[in-house]
Amino acid sequence: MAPTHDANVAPEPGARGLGAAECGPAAGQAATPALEVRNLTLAWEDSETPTVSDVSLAVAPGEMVCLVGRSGCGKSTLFHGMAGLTTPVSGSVLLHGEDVTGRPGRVSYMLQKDLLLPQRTIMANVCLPLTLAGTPRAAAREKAEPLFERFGLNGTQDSYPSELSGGMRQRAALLRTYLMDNDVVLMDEPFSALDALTRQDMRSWFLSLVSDLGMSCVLVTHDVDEAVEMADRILVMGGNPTAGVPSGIVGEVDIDCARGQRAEWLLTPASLEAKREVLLLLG
Ligand SMILES: Nc1ncnc2c1ncn2[C@@H]1O[C@H](COP(=O)(O)OP(=O)(O)OP(=O)(O)O)[C@@H](O)[C@H]1O
Repeated sequence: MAPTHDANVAPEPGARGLGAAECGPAAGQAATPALEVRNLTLAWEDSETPTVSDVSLAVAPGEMVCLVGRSGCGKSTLFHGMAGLTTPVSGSVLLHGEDVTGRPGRVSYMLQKDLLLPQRTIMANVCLPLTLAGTPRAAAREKAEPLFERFGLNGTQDSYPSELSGGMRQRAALLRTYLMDNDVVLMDEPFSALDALTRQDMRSWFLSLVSDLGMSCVLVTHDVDEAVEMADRILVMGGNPTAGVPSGIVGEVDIDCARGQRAEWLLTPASLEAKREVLLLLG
């Protein structure tokens, strides 16, 4: 059986992190998690053993959780299950308390690749989920237009994806995700395809956006430094599904520093200690 860790108690909102502080209820009041996973076990059809076993976790409103784990341990598989793209062997997924297990389209899921359609303009791309869901085109554009500036995309409405930089395409993909009217977003290595400088800019921009909009996020990353820089809390996944050992959450590390003070904190021994804890959990 995979090692498991009980990460199913969302931290008290406001404990740390600008977004959590701004979006949470009064201190002491228990909040319904934005997203909750209860004892989720997932298996691919062609596999004899589950890839992910008995995972429980909770994300508080406005919280940024980073999920780290070795390649192949099942992070994307877990995201598939959380986004309702696969039906679990057992367990459930709750969005603001509502059971959304096996129901795609409720929890937004943004992949490493931006998946913008090359033959459509940026405006058409970001509006696509809305128009597919039946929103008239004009209404979708009206909803999207005011957000172009906040997403750093002003002037790109009529451009095509090939005319944009990698960072801009990722911002367009994020705007498309955000327009689905979901404040809970799963992001699978969203910055890994970008060059180092753009990646750094995107992290800062993304953190301020998340705080402004009160989004709750789970972000998969291979990069422990990225996790320490961005997360309110880091969950570490362990196991080896290819060797028949299902993965689970093996531990978590709290980042005890508000997002607004992160740049200075990263220069302190406390940040190195947080990184060391994550590396130890990764084994
Ligand atoms: N569509 C699929 N069908 C069958 N098996 C799959 C599928 N996707 C992933 N797997 C298997 O599930 C296991 C976990 O893969 P997964 O992609 O979830 O890991 P990961 O932690 O996200 O890896 P990485 O960090 O390299 O992206 C692997 O053994 C993989 O072969």
